[in-house]
Amino acid sequence: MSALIAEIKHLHHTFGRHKVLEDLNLQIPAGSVYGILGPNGAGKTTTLFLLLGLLRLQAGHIRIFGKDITPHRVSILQQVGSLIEQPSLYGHLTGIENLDIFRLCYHCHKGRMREVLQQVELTEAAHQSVKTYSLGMKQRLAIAIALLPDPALLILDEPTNGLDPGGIIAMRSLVKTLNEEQGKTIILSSHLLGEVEKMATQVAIIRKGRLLYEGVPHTGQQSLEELFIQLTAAPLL
Ligand SMILES: Nc1ncnc2c1ncn2[C@@H]1O[C@H](COP(=O)(O)OP(=O)(O)OP(=O)(O)O)[C@@H](O)[C@H]1O
Repeated sequence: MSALIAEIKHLHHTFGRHKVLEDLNLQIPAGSVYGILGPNGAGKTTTLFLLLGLLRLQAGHIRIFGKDITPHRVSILQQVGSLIEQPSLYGHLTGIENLDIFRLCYHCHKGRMREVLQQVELTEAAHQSVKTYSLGMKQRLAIAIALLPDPALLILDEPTNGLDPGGIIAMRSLVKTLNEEQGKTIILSSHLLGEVEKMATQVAIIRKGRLLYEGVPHTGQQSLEELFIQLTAAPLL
């Protein structure tokens, strides 16, 4: 079995009386593109928030880079980049000016901005005001910011959400390049089964906070869409 970059064990989470995660177990191999799939309200974003320490752990264990997240949150999260919900960017500033603000926070050298702009293919638009960017360009700039400290792990919540077909293709190609050429492990959630099938090396299908499937996206006999429909339509035991 390949080494795990992150591991979730017996995770439970409730909002008030609403049970959102119930004994969720996930094993995320190092070097994978790991897609978390599930119907609306399945608990995907809650899982990503818990991985990022944005919600307090109520029950269960999360290990990232082999360390328990609770006592090691700060040192772990320094090596984790994320794109959660809409990117928060300064619209009146250019792409490179946005990067410069975060570069100072992350204590990166100036040359790093050129490297990340190249990685997300925004070099040509670097001096353009961000308010003129398409949503796809804004998402890619937000990923460039997340890449500044050269994280080993990237967590992306619905990175293709709201993108047009060109934006989706650019995001898919970016995820693949970051994984295959830069060696990043990427955990992403999505509703676009066809996209996840093309990008992911491993998937987890969850429903009502429970794991229904974890493994490769194609089983040989079934497409991911067929597997997803079969699992999510069946009554929960
Ligand atoms: N802060 C919160 N307070 C109360 N309930 C919440 C909160 N955040 C999420 N929930 C509820 O928890 C459940 C799981 O939400 P979550 O956002 O994790 O699901 P999801 O799988 O990401 O869904 P979607 O695909 O619709 O984004 C939903 O029923 C949601 O309404």
